[in-house]
Amino acid sequence: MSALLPVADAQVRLLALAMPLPAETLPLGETAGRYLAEDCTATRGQPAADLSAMDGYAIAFAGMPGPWHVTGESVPGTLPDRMIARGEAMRIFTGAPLPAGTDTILIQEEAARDGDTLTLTGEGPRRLGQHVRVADGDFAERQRLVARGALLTAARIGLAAMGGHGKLTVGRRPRVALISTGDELVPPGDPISGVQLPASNAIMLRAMLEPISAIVDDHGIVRDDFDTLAAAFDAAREADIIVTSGGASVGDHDLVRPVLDAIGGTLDFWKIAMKPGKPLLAGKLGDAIVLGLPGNPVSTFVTGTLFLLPLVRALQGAADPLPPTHRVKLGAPLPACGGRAEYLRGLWADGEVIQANEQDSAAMVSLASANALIVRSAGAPAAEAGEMAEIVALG
Ligand SMILES: Nc1nc2c(c(=O)[nH]1)N[C@H]1C(S)=C(S)[C@@H](COP(=O)(O)OP(=O)(O)OC[C@H]3O[C@@H](n4cnc5c(N)ncnc54)[C@H](O)[C@@H]3O)O[C@H]1N2
Ligand code: MOO
Repeated sequence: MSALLPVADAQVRLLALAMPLPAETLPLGETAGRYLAEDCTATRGQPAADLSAMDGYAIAFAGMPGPWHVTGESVPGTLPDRMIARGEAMRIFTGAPLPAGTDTILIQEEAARDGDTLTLTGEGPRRLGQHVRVADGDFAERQRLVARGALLTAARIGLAAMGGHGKLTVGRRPRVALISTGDELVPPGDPISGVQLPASNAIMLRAMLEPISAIVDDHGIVRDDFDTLAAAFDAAREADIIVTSGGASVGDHDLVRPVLDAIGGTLDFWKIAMKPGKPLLAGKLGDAIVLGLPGNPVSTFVTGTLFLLPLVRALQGAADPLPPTHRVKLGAPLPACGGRAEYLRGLWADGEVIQANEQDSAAMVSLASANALIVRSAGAPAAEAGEMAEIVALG
């Protein structure tokens, strides 16, 4: 048997196939979940001037404890047109610019006003600059706000808007073609008889891929027939990634590898030291990256999480395409790990993780209730409850 490739090596090799796709410039409102193709730099400073953080009166701290003569008012969006002299204060509202001659805000709850005369009633500001948001205090013009390769989260999109942007340049959405192989498969929900099986992998993969911006094209179920699978590959050639499920192993009906070879594709690697997911293969067909996922649904899910989703992110220009891992405490012991790294379905709550009772590669009930994969390195010794373990959180 040929040596199995360690997971991390296989991930490196797969991501090495992924040249980021061309970038596109989109209105800010369409960029959620995309990856920045170039640094986003502030075209303005924020705040643009010293602004009040409270409703009250702009004063010079040196004039404490007053009283003051109130002259004019400052509202958000307009620079006050007058200076404040000694002994004067200006009425001011949250977000409004401080007039020249002032440096501190006296909040209105701590002051009393009688006509134009303002007196201190409470403690008042304790320091110069209190309740003032200073110019450029959040960020300065030309400051980098979001780095190239970063995921555009809601907060980062808000920041880009604040930085003066109405559009951002992001990596294009990868087109992913899905091919399900297997004579036993029936489309989900269709009438089914005997030992036929609902084809659950493609619909599951779509649900994994669309939230990370992939454009999914499901090419349906392909019989375990050489020419039919070759034709399906051919029809999917325009995709950025062609994903097959099933037919990746060594059985007589496992045709993905021989078909890929026969139609001029190249194989980069096959068989990974992992459980589930051993028969995973990767290669190229023209410009498309081919990822052959094992047919067992849990194997499809786990290899999808560790290989397909990172590939989709990498094609979009993600700086960190791999799923993040966390270290958490084991709530129960784990047996020693064999020669393949294991990805155990885990139940993670209150800072502790335990493995699900059922770990068979075809068992979907335990996958559906798992919220983590517990990562066990090949050859790891048995672990006690209370030891730390690495997990991949599942969304
Ligand atoms: N002699 C060996 N047999 C197997 C090996 C091996 O090394 N030597 N590897 C096993 C491992 S590990 C896995 S994983 C499976 C995966 O094999 P394939 O990728 O060739 O998958 P299939 O044989 O086509 O299907 C496996 C299983 O999954 C069901 N399936 C297939 N497609 C779907 C789908 N779209 N939706 C739901 N379920 C699907 C299929 O009916 C089979 O039950 O091979 C082992 N065998
Ligand atoms: O390694 Mo296979 O993916 O167990 O079922």
